[in-house]
Amino acid sequence: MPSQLPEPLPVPPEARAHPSFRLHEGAALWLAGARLAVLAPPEHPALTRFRGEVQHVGDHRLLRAERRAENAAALRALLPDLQPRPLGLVTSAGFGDRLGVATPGHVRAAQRYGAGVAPVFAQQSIREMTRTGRTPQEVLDDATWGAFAAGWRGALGADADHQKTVADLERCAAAGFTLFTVDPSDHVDDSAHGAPASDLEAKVAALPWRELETTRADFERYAGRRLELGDRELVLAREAVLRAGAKYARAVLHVATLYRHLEGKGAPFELEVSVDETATPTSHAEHAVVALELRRLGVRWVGLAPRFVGRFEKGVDYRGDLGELKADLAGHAALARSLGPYKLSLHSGSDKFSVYPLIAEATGGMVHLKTAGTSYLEALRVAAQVAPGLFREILTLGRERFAVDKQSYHISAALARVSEADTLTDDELPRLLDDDDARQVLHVTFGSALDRYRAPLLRVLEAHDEAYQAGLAAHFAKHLTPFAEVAP
Ligand SMILES: O=C(O)[C@@H](O)[C@@H](O)[C@H](O)C(=O)CO
Repeated sequence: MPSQLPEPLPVPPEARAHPSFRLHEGAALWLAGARLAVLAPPEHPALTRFRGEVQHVGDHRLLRAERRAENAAALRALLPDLQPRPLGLVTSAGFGDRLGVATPGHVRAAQRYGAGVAPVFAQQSIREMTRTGRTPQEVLDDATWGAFAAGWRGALGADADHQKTVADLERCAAAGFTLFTVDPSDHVDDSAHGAPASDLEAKVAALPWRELETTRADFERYAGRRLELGDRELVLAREAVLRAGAKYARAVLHVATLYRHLEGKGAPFELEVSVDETATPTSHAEHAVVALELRRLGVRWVGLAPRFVGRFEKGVDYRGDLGELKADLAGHAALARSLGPYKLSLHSGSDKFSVYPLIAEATGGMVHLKTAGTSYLEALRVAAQVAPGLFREILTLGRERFAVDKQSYHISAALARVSEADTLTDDELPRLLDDDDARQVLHVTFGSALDRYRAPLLRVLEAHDEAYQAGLAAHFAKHLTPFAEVAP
């Protein structure tokens, strides 16, 4: 009998060498320049999934498809490992990418330094999407192309970050996000933080008890409750309970409303709750009451981002007393283990190098690290090195826009401490990316910068793709290693 073996695919050697190259059910797929290439026998179903041009290569067909939304969706449908999925309680890290070209560098970092850390390559807050003018679909698709291009084969998540409204949830769910970080901070009453007992009574009396599906009397039964938290116990004093109710009850209600909306959609998803962007720290008693109340309302969540003590400012290391933070983290981690379990989520997690060993140890790996702006700053580092003219313009614009653009961010940079672009030589420019004040000015003015300079910046990054990827990988080595060490 003659052999029935299928003819070998005539794959060009440079395609086989590309990190994206893979064989899937008798078809070869890889990224050829900016386009997806699919090489297969003529009747292969993969050829009909994508929109593109088909040419004959001997007895085979070669399809070249543009990086468009419909082709990204088809790629995810063909290669299920590229589909975002709920990641559960595994150690995880978010790699927000404001430009849409950082994922290959993130993949390199995750492959080299992130053993046991599940990546979330598509992660963007509504604030960032608004400022960059990107849609949830563009964010998700850019991450899909980037993960494919760099040859990522493991599980991945997609985080619709800082969700505040049902309309936001709808847009992100339609795009295929699977992790929803609900941010109820607009409903947190920070004035309860230092309020005297009499004010707390009044605030609690005014809460919408009917909507909260409980009564004040039932809520007050938390007073005196003793929580066994493994290595410690926490007794909820009446005043702490009232303060927690006054400060967070409306926020809890908002989370429950958004959670129920997601649940009603019937698709798999997971929830994170973030109250990190508030003015005052979340005490352990407040954390406990929030978790108990969420649970009472039927909410299920995989991560919580309390507002920890000290300052977690964008783009720089932690500011505050590390001993105090260590004790704070230990208490929050004990609560997360006992009242969930769920992960502690470290927002504004970029560049918090002194915090990583502390939170990794406190949580034993039940932790999510969330980063975003630092990858934009690494892009600007490349620009500072190879395109000084463009970088100067971005810095000048950043200095002009800082006062307005910093609003809604918790940062303490002083513009007076940031040099004007034309006072620096070309060689001095990259050093601004190691200066805390300059980092924060550049970090929060990304929307203005991209409005005006997105195209030239993307051209620089395309021309220096290897430098950007290598810079990201080296930078994220320092972010991921402490977590990989504790990941179960
Ligand atoms: O800048 C933003 O809007 C977001 O990237 C962040 O707030 C995000 O949640 C984060 O904490 C990234 O470090």
